[in-house]
Amino acid sequence: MTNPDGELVGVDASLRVRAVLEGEFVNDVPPPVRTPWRRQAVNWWRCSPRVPLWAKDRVHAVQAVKDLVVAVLRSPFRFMGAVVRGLVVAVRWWRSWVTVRDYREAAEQSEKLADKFTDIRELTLFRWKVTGAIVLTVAVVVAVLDLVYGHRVFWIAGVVVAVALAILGRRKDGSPGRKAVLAGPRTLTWTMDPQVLVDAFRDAKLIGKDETLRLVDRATRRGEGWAITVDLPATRKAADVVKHREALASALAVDEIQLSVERVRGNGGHAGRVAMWVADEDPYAKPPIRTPLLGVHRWDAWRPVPFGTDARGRRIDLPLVWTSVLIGAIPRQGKTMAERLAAAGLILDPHTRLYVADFKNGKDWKAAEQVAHRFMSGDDSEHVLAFLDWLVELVADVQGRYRRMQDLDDLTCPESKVTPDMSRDPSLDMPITALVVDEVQIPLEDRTPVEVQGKKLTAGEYIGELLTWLAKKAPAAGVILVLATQRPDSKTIPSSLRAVLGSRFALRVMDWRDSNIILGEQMNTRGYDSSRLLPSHKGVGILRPDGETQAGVDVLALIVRTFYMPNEDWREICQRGRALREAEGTLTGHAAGQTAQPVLDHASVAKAIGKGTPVPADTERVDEIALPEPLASVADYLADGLANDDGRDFVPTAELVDALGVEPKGFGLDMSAFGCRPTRDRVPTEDGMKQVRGYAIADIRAAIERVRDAAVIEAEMIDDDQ
Ligand SMILES: Nc1ncnc2c1ncn2[C@@H]1O[C@H](COP(=O)(O)OP(=O)(O)OP(=O)(O)O)[C@@H](O)[C@H]1O
Repeated sequence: MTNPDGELVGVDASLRVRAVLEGEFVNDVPPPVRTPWRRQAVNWWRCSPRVPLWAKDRVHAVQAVKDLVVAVLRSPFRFMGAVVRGLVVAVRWWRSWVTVRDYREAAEQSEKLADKFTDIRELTLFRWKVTGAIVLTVAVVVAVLDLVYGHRVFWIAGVVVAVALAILGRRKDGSPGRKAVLAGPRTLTWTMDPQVLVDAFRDAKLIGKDETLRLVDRATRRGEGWAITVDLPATRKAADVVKHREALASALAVDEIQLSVERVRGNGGHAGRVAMWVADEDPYAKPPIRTPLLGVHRWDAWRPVPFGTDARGRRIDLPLVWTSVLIGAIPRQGKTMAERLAAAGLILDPHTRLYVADFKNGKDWKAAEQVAHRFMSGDDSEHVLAFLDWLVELVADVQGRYRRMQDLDDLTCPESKVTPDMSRDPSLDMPITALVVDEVQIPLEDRTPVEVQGKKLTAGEYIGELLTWLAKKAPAAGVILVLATQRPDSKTIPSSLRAVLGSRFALRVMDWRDSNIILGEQMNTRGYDSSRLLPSHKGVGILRPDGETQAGVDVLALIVRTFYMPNEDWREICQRGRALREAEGTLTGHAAGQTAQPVLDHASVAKAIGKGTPVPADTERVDEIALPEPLASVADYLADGLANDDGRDFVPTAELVDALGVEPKGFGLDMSAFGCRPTRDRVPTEDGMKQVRGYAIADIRAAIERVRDAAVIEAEMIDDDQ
């Protein structure tokens, strides 16, 4: 209901709205909302550079209180120090006054000391007298006051003199006093005195003589060390400080392993803002930490896997899905441990399929046999060729996945990438699949000849090409490569393969070149060189992650100490992985006891990676190579004996000469030319056992192999020349 003015009546006044007259302009934009003054004040308080940091947040407030307590506790000692310094300064001043040093020096300089000697002596005498008179007067006055007012006069006089001396002897820029030749330890003095930090930056040539730093965040206790954030002078770059970390560590008198320097990026940072953290002691000298995976029942392969801790003790997780990992180091530095950590997270996800190839042929990977879809341990040619088949199988699998993704709707598969739901859907058959290879240099260096599209190449070369293709194409389809190598040189790991391996972890290597091969070009010039890590720091390496870690999304690389996972923990994790797979019904392949080998479509795989059908140089193919005489006739005659180890290991020369119808002397010379020298052995005859001359079957077999290998290599060289 409205009154004649158009206002609502009988309604709460707060809800009353004035009626809108016809043709009246109505502004739809709501009136600006006024921020309450209280919030304004809080915002101002938080953002104002005038309000000290300790009044803004708890961490800094706690640190300020700690600093205050320390300052109060140290104050008596500092006061005493200042008094002693003041006394020294006062005595020095008095000595120079009483000996008229300035006058004497001026006379000396103008070579008129002899003329002025009498004046100087008189003045000295006079000043001694003045000194004596003052001392006497002061003594008399104090004695009289003492008689009148009691002993407190002594105390008051003492305190006044001490305060005066302390003021005189206080530390300040340009304060008088000698500088110690051997100054005390520099370590941590910078936390109390920012000037020491500025000097360290100057000494390390990170800032100029006339430049200074600006404190962003005062020194605060973080973990087991001190953290501080500073701004460099304009035009100086934080990246240079990261690069010259070692010089700064020297200037701060700490081992460089104790000093962590990061550029602060993003909103709160800029190109000249540096966050430093200095550990109290070597952060890697402590006992290693066991992997947190032991405490979990299962893991999700899509979550980054707990990998290790950085110097500050922050846990660093390694993202694995959609990337590939290369781990490199010289022997016994913790490569296998690091690789097993990455694999452990995947093992604890029952929807993950694992291919484990252990070319180290040790027991480190044995436990993975119970969960792996494919597993092998060995370093012979047969293992390398079987590995080649795995790669062909994986390439075909990846191709199949991409083909099937084309038919999926956008809801299930929004991009040409496997999603968590897709990877867990058994009907799609696209589980996260990890190919874990230890000592990958062994298959990559293998020289077993294979033929691909009519072209002969070594198994190692073909494996390199297949791995490169997989590293490029497979991660998005959910197939991950985790490769570890003991020989990170450019010949072993082709640069085309390295270029597509997203995450790198370099434990200690011999020199910066090897470090760059693992971490990437120029990484040593950016301050990341794993050859500088200490041999005693097992499991410590430089991680260059592909994706975000706890250290931040923009961190290029960081030093990480991997978690410790001895064999017993590893076995425990593999057993859990098996139990999980059994429960989910995802146990397949080798682990499930299925021995069926994959049906390989070599032709289409070779076509996909730009090659033809690979044909392993098996016995049949090698047999096709024509042997020279008389080796060919010997091989024909001994055909069965050579192929099968049927118990005969010696053939008499007389038997061969008879059977082949050759001249004995010439036959002996020809066989020697192939490296087959006659020996003596006992053979059964009609007259019993008799010692005769002849050839060991093993020697003949070796000679045939040598000739065939030489023929294959020659063919390769001709191919290469073409
Ligand atoms: N994070 C770690 N903390 C403490 N010790 C570790 C760590 N990682 C590895 N180690 C120790 O380092 C040694 C070598 O480890 P590992 O076998 O993993 O090295 P590797 O580089 O694979 O050796 P190889 O080249 O012989 O295969 C082992 O004795 C292991 O206990």
